[in-house]
Amino acid sequence: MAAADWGGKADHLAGERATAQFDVDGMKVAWAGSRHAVEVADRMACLVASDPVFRKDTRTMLSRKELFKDTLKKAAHAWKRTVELHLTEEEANLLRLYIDQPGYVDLHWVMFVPAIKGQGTEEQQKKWLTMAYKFQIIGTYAQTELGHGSNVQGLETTATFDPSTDEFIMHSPTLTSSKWWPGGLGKTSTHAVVYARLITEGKDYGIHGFIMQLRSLDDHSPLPGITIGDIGGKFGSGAYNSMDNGVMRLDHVRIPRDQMLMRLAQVTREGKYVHSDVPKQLLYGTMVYVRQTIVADASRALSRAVCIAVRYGAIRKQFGSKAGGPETQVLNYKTQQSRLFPFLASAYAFRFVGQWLKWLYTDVTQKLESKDFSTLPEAHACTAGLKSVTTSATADAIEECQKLCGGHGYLNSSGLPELFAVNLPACTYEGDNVVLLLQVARFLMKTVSQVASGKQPVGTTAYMGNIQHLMQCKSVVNTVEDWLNPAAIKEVFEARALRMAVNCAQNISKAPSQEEGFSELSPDLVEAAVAHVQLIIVTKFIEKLQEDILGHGVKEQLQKLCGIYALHLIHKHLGDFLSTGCVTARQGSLANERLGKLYAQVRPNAVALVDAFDYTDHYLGSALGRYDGDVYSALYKEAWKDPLNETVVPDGYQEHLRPLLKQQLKLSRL
Ligand SMILES: CC/C=C\C/C=C\C/C=C\C/C=C\CC/C=C/C(=O)SCCNC(=O)CCNC(=O)[C@H](O)C(C)(C)COP(=O)(O)OP(=O)(O)OC[C@H]1O[C@@H](n2cnc3c(N)ncnc32)[C@H](O)[C@@H]1OP(=O)(O)O
Ligand SMILES: Cc1cc2nc3c(=O)[nH]c(=O)nc-3n(C[C@H](O)[C@H](O)[C@H](O)COP(=O)(O)OP(=O)(O)OC[C@H]3O[C@@H](n4cnc5c(N)ncnc54)[C@H](O)[C@@H]3O)c2cc1C
Repeated sequence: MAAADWGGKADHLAGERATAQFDVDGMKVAWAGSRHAVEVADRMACLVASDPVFRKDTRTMLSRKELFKDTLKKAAHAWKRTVELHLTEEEANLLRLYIDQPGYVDLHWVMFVPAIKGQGTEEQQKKWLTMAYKFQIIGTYAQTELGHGSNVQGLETTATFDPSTDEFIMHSPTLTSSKWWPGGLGKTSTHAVVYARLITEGKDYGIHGFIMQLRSLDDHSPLPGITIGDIGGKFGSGAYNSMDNGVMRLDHVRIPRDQMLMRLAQVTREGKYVHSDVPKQLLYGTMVYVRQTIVADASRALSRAVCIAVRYGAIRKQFGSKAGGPETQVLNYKTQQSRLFPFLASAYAFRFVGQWLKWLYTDVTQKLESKDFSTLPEAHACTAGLKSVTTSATADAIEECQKLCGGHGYLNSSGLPELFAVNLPACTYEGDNVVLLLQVARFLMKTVSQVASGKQPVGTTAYMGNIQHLMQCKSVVNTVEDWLNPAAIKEVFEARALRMAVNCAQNISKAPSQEEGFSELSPDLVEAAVAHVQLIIVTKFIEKLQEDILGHGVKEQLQKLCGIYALHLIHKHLGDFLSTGCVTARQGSLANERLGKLYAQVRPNAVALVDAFDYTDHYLGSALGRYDGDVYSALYKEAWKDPLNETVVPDGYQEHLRPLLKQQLKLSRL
């Protein structure tokens, strides 16, 4: 289907496609998760690509105001199509995804609705979700403030209960308590879940969620006591500037008591605070949910960048043989392959771990519903860690893909600058990546101490139970071929992760206090957390290969990609593997040798492996990544769309350029 909006013109990449050694359709199913997923994604991608309202080829040339209005238009049109076509929730989500323009609807569906679902009582859900599902109200998630983002317990907005009127008084006591960043808050949202310190009977009970109406449903003006606006332009052209991230100050705004989200805790009519018998961490449940979705977003963003760089690399030629033969496709340079193919492998690795994380999240949610909270810490650690590792790797990789495409990669028409600018903040939002890795480290330190006291760890830390073996084992790898063995790969990743965690735990125990030790060791703890998360990704990729995978050659290609993913990490983090004694220098160089062979095996399949992502040209939005590889015509055509080319002689010539040139000419004649 990726050729759907291509129109069957000459395929400059046909030769590349002919060398593929596997069934691309089968790979599409492996990537998407099922035949059904391929089919529905195709339908929605085509729907978007064929609708002129969803055009985005001139997006980076729009002013902020034009871009924002365009986002409102697209969102309204998407909703109209959703209703007209009776789209299911799955279809509507995909429609939004392929429109590919951040906007208020993301916050409404991804945060506002889940926050009410997770933290509201049944009665509250019935009331608010009924309106939210029909878009009678538009909601956002207003947690972060000017002064605090990571430290949620440090938020300053207050919600003081007034028993005389049965209301909460919502207030921003300081400049730093201004809400700052919530998407859609600036200009669009009519409602928000606002996080504030609950104060009743003179006592501060900490952060809780409250539903607030912000704007009139008649004329959209802010309600009395609410000052609200956009926080200003953000990194890059187009990109995240379509989103109206907002600032909001509250001046003693009153809301009814029943607008406190009361599933986790309640305030009675008399003002008494009552906490339910659920862990208070469930307050952070919306973040766990969203972090899980962000892993899937990361794999998608990375795969888009890789698709662009691989297709372009197959078209772009530089330098010929000394004998005057044809020029070389840049993708054939070993340096390009060693920079690019690990990203190709990572895209698949992140995709599969994202599918597993979705399963884990669903499983934990079901357990929570039956009051089993035992798996919550692991769900938090997995979502935080995977969100962190996948988004950091993705942002770095998109930037590198720009360089892999040379000068043309720096053009907006390559699609890469916007892709980078939109995905870079994923390293920060939903939890700064370092802050989240420290949460993972905290979980690991607890697990190490439990193992030391004889408790058997489960789930993603089960390997730590094998401590006797993993602390002293030596890798059995002796030849290049030995690095094809998944068990050998898994063992070195387990040993590295465990030894790094145990080293940290031992060093912390030497510090005057646990807290001081944790702080002093935090750079090492972050590295130990990364090692643990990389082990999870490698393990889930290996487990994926044990499933039934249909299609000629599909499993073989995935085995190669799994090998590349794992071995490039060994190469990149060789210092960790050597210093913990998990591999020897010789084994490290054997891994690198194996990696080189895998790159050569993947090369004839590279274009087909990115075709399997099944992206339309519309979604990819790149002159360099076009399905037909007709790169140069596309670049040439795109250039003429720039507003600077609307006139032959530029605006400003008469005022600034002509007088300068004339003056210089006059001077030269003197
Ligand atoms: C079209 C758009 C283009 C592309 C993208 C498309 C779609 C993208 C989809 C979504 C994204 C869309 C838009 C982005 C919108 C962004 C929104 C936001 O950013 S909202 C704000 C998010 N804010 C954060 O994430 C803040 C980070 N900080 C925290 O989470 C916590 O404060 C922190 C965990 C760091 C510290 O908590 P705190 O209570 O102060 O400390 P402590 O460390 O003592 O923890 C106590 C206790 O609780 C456990 N815990 C912490 N968090 C959780 C959790 N979430 N779940 C379960 N448990 C948790 C912690 O481990 C500790 O436990 P123990 O005491 O050790 O047992
Ligand atoms: C595009 C975008 C959209 C957003 N959308 C929303 C939204 O819809 N709703 C919402 O509520 N919020 C939103 N946010 C806010 C976002 O959640 C916060 O920016 C994020 O949680 C990070 O917090 P911070 O900005 O306070 O960073 P800070 O915590 O101030 O981080 C600054 C630096 O300090 C470091 N640091 C902080 N604490 C520690 C520590 N304990 N140990 C070591 N290092 C530390 C960090 O690593 C970072 O390098 C959005 C942000 C962005 C960029």
